[in-house]
Amino acid sequence: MMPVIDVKHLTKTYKTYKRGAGMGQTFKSFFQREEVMVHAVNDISFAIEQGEICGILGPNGAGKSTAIKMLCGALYPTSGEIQVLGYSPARDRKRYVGKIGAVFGQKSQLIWDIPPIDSFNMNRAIYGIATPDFKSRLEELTELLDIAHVIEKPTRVLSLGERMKCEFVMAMLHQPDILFLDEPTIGLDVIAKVKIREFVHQMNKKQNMTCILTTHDLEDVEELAHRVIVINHGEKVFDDSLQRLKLFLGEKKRVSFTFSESVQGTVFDNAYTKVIDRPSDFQITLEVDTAYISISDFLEDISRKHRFSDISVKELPIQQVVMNIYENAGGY
Ligand SMILES: Nc1ncnc2c1ncn2[C@@H]1O[C@H](COP(=O)(O)OP(=O)(O)OP(=O)(O)O)[C@@H](O)[C@H]1O
Repeated sequence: MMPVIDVKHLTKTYKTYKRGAGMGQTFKSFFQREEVMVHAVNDISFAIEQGEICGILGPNGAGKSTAIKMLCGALYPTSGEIQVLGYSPARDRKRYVGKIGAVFGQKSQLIWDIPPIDSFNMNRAIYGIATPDFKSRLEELTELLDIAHVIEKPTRVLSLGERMKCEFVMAMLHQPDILFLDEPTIGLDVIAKVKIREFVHQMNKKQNMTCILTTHDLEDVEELAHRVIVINHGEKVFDDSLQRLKLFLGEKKRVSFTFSESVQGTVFDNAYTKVIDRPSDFQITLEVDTAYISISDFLEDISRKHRFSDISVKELPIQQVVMNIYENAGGY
């Protein structure tokens, strides 16, 4: 089977100019500008089959947005090749945009001062969607996302969660084959995140829609992606299944406690826990290997020894994930 997305040796280098600090340097830079090359994406290759949901992970500045912008056709690559559904995204942009949908968490496609329904109608005209198709599709999408009651209010009064759901409707009305998502759940509460993930799942199942997703949120990946590509400093450092990523991660979680009593002098390090941070005698953050002890047994163990007033359990931060992948690079 031909992949729907085929990327070969993709590279994007931005040219910027260095500016010195202070007035004198700024003045000087008017006449003598020092060029700086930023290798945002550096020789990345991958292929994606129809119906795959692929998460692109990486720390800040890794090159995720640059890669997804090139895949959407919004940026020309410096070198390398991209074929999506047989199109070259930037070159064939006019024909290509009808085949894809995009939701960028940091950038709205909706027009601020008018209700989403008017923006949806605009897309109906742009993509030439027949009115009956548009109506039934709109009904289906708004029902799935539970936003039928908000689409006639001006966009600017909507909550972030409501607006993001409308962004998804906007991106999906013309039934794209591929959906590109750049940080789609950023800033959303848990309920909105779950709803949006469910929605992507349903679209993927029902229409065999392919989805590429960049995120900092490991939960997005855990809930959605079959496959994960990790990039760091513009280079691909991991490309495999979510199961393999979990092997690299280990079964580790970060647990932070605020104790009701001082735990000064107590030793927390042992075979399955490592102290990550100890900002005061009352607070501690531990990394717990849940392959050795379940979170519930661990919490029971701690609560038997110390009283605590607050606790949070989190996945490892993405920087740590990337580091673990580097440390295990030989095994990959
Ligand atoms: N228009 C631009 N001109 C110059 N440099 C840029 C431009 N856009 C991005 N960069 C640089 O390219 C690198 C990759 O940026 P990019 O936005 O693709 O990263 P990212 O992985 O999406 O990061 P984040 O998670 O913080 O959004 C960064 O060093 C960034 O500063």
